[in-house]
Amino acid sequence: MNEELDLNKIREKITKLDQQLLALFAERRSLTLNVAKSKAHQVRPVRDQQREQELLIRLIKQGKEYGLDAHYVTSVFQMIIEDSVLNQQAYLQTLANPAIELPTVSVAFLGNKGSYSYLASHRYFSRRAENIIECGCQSFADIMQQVESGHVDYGMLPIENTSSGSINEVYDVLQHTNLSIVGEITQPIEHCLLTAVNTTLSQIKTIYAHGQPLAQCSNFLDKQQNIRIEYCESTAEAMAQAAELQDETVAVIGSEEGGHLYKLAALEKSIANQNENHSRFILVARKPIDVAEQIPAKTALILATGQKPGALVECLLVLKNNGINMCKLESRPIQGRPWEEMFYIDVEANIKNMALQEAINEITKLTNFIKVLGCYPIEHISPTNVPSDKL
Ligand SMILES: O=C(O)C(=O)C[C@]1(C(=O)O)C=C[C@@H](O)C=C1
Repeated sequence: MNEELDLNKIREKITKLDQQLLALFAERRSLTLNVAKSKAHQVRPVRDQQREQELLIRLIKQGKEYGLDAHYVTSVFQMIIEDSVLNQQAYLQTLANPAIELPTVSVAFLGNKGSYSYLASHRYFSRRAENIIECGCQSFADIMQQVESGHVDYGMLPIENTSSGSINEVYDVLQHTNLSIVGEITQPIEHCLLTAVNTTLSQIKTIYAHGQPLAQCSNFLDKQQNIRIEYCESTAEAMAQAAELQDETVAVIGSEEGGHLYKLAALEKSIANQNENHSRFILVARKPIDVAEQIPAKTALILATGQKPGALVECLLVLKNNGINMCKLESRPIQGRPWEEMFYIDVEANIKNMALQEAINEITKLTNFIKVLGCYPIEHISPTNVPSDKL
């Protein structure tokens, strides 16, 4: 056979090239670590969007010379830059918080191996720690208790989802804790229908799932006939049940990645109501952290205004007048005080920022209760776009 068309030979060449690409990615990564060291020295922000745009425009032009599509080049390099920014941030955070013990961390999360919280914990610490001691929990209160008692270093909690909204139970546990929010991570949620054995959709009679995925896949579930839903405490519990039953009439809603840990395969993929389905998780610890000046930060506040009319508006005006951008506002009932609300406010500012300090002092005078829940690096890196005439 013509050597050029010999599949094994072609694959050998691809394998070799892929390895070279990996080596180049790693080399680029270590260079950006030096960039972070230089920026730590000069106190310059990690993100430089002008540089990113110049870099993307040049790469698109060079890519075209190799016959590579502009969108392909853009998305590959946006991912590379995201990795670079997150790595630089992680490095600067270790400088800002030398007392934090690494490389082994212990983390409590909802469910067991394979739950979305498990996947978020592993992703969050993949660039920060070498070893993770896992502590799967049955409830959010249990997670908080594991951290409060010192049994583990961190707790990972889902706080909101792009399709089902805020997770009220988590806001409620935050009302009664002394723990601080020290990080966040946004995890893509890709719900699949998973099964332990080879089967078809028409054979499925029971679906095991946690309440959140069920809400997020309601359109798909409404279309299925004669299916019984079994509510589970977590996605991991649901997957463990399906793995144990080995039954062709049983399926479970979970991620493909998590399902692999239980030897489950995807019967149907992308079954969520919204294609772009993401959950934001927060990380809690016993001590607050410092956020390096070079990194964009978020501060989470919790406050109660009493039942004075317009009291919340006054607090929000204080933020506006101090030039502080609010990125989230949530309210929850205060237990034992009917019709009174606790407000959760996220602002895009470092707690060390003078304007935010001033705003908190002013808001304190307007409220019955105010507490800083934590200040942490913004983990969401919005990609730099290229003007359409350059594509
Ligand atoms: O050149 C820099 O300043 C970097 O931090 C490196 C880099 C990159 O990975 O190319 C990453 C982040 C910046 O926004 C711009 C570029």
